[in-house]
Amino acid sequence: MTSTGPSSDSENYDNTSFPALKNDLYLRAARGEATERAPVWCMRQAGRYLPEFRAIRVEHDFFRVCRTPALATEVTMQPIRRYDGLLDAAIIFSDILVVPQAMGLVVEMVPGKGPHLPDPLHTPEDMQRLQDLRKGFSVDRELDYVYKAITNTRHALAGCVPLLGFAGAPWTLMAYMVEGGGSKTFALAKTWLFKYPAAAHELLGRISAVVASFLVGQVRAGAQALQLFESWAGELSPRDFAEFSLPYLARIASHVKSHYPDEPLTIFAKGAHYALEQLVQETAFDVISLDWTIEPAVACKRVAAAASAGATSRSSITLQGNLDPTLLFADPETIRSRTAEMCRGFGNTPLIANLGHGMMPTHDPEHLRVFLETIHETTRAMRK
Ligand SMILES: Cc1c2[nH]c(c1CCC(=O)O)Cc1[nH]c(c(CCC(=O)O)c1C)Cc1[nH]c(c(CCC(=O)O)c1C)Cc1[nH]c(c(C)c1CCC(=O)O)C2
Repeated sequence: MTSTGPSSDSENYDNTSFPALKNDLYLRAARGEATERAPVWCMRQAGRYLPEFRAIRVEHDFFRVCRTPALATEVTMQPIRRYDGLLDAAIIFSDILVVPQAMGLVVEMVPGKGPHLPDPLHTPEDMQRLQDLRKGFSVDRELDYVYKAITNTRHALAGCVPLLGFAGAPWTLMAYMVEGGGSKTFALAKTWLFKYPAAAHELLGRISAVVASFLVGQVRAGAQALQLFESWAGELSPRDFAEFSLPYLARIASHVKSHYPDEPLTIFAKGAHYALEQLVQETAFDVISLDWTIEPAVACKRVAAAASAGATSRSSITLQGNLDPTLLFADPETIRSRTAEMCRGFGNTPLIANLGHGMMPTHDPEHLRVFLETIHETTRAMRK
């Protein structure tokens, strides 16, 4: 039998040549270019609300799926296939917690409860347990399985939409590494910030170096744009965001841009719309992803003012978001009207339509379809 190149069921790790991209709406919008309609994708678009995802999870442990390129590719492709032509980007199936794992911590995914780290960092001395880049720790070796999943998925997508890579941002990862899982108050992680600030900065710096190198590796493997998730930004006061999050976000973005100046970068700092101006003026992100706690029109105004007033005046900023995901529990009529209202709120600002946070396990896949169709129709009509 002769091999005729990549097919959906054969794995292909050649990152030197990929199929030509047929839908570049996402990439153009991320660069601030005018598009005939807004591109759309959703955080957690591959996940438990899809029966085809749950079927895979019955057979395979969560991190097994992440570590097996053929399975990660299959799960990444599921929403692309189901919503044929409605989604404008795929996001590689993985998790932000693969970084703490690579750094040496055990992370389990407990069904119904979420991530659990049985032996988190209790005191600054525990940092000695972490893998150290200065002592031979290789990000590329430890996370090569993610790169393989990305390369393989790029081939499987056959250019139908771009593939996004991602990572967790330092403060969010530190919070999991210290809390040992999710938290209501973040008392343990914040104790580090306020009781051991020097150690906290050391930890944030070490995580940043790993994340920066991991993101560069994802681009090398074939990721066409990247998103950084600072999911717990809203737990910090503006003052503490400026000290413990923003500098690391800025450092990571400039590191990636120093390797790949044209790679579109998105920051999702959930709950931190107080920091919109700083994100525009003090970091190199191209796209700012918003949660639903800010009105689109207000965000557009503030971002435009910050972009033209900044020391490093930039030509444009693209916004991403921001429908409250729980609106997908409403009836289709309400989803349609509130989604259209959201689109109108963004006006002429370059937009990548999305939810303000991820899909939830109890969402109805058909309600997501209503959201996607409404984005297509409304933004196309707005731009005529
Ligand atoms: C904080 C965070 C995590 N992971 C992630 C974040 C940042 C985004 C956010 O703020 O939600 C990011 C993430 N996690 C997952 C993806 C895959 C790509 C996609 O968006 O489709 C992405 C981008 C898969 C996943 N990651 C997880 C699931 C569900 C777990 C399962 O299948 O059993 C999926 C599909 C598990 C996970 N992983 C994490 C949590 C808190 C949970 C449990 C939450 C839950 O149960 O819904 C950590």
